[in-house]
Amino acid sequence: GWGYGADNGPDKWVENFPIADGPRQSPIDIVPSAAEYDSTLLPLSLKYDPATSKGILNSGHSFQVDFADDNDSSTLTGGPISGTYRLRQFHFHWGGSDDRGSEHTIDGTKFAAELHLVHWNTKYPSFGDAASQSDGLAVVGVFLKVGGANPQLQTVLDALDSIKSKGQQTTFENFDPTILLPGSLDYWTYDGSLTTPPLLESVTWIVLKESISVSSDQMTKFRSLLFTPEGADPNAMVDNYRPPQPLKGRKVRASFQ
Ligand SMILES: CC(C)NC[C@H](O)COc1ccc(S(N)(=O)=O)cc1
Ligand SMILES: [Zn+2]
Repeated sequence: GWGYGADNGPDKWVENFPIADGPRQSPIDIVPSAAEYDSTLLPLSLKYDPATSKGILNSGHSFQVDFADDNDSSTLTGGPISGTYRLRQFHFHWGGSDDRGSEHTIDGTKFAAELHLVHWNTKYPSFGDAASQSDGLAVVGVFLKVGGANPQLQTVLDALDSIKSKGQQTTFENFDPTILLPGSLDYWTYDGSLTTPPLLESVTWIVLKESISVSSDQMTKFRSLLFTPEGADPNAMVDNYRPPQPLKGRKVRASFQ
């Protein structure tokens, strides 16, 4: 199956997922000077109930914290979207060293990692359904910049020892992802896609301008995960990011001046 190696990585995905060369692929390089301030953009409203966090899973591509999405307890409203989107999961992308790892870049600058909070439009019956609709998903992206240690992140990283291999999962309850967000919710937004197969062009991207911190030691913790299942030859889970894709005429709007 697809992955991030030389034989199954981002340059090969188009063979099984031709949409990889589509008109609204993600991630992109964000050029702040080319983004247009849009005064009609609303502030982001993220309202998460910690009781909805369920478990943490090594998916074999990243690790994710899954949320109960059978009601409107954890939602995204406002921002560039209409209606209500429910939080489904959050996950990360990171590099084999601190100089790379994010999917979006800013003026070509890569960050050490990137957090994605994945939400789906409740006008559709389920995440799976929404994922195939042009306005089905909204993902909030947050850059992780190497600097001081991040205590809020540490609670997530402490759970990684129990999900080292692909397919392993454990409970992860009473976690409020709001604590992972930076002080400012200023953002850039554009129409894009999932950054992994099936690369569906169903995502309204909302990338925060302000990063959160992560220490180099904490980055080492991310890199202790494995792409491989227990018992297989171990392959470190690193460089699980897709590089920026062509903008193809899309506009990037800014919520701030
Ligand atoms: C098509 C549906 C049913 N399955 C999708 C699968 O769970 C993967 O979902 C996702 C969800 C989010 C992202 S990202 N990196 O763009 O935030 C990528 C894949
Ligand atoms: Zn992602």
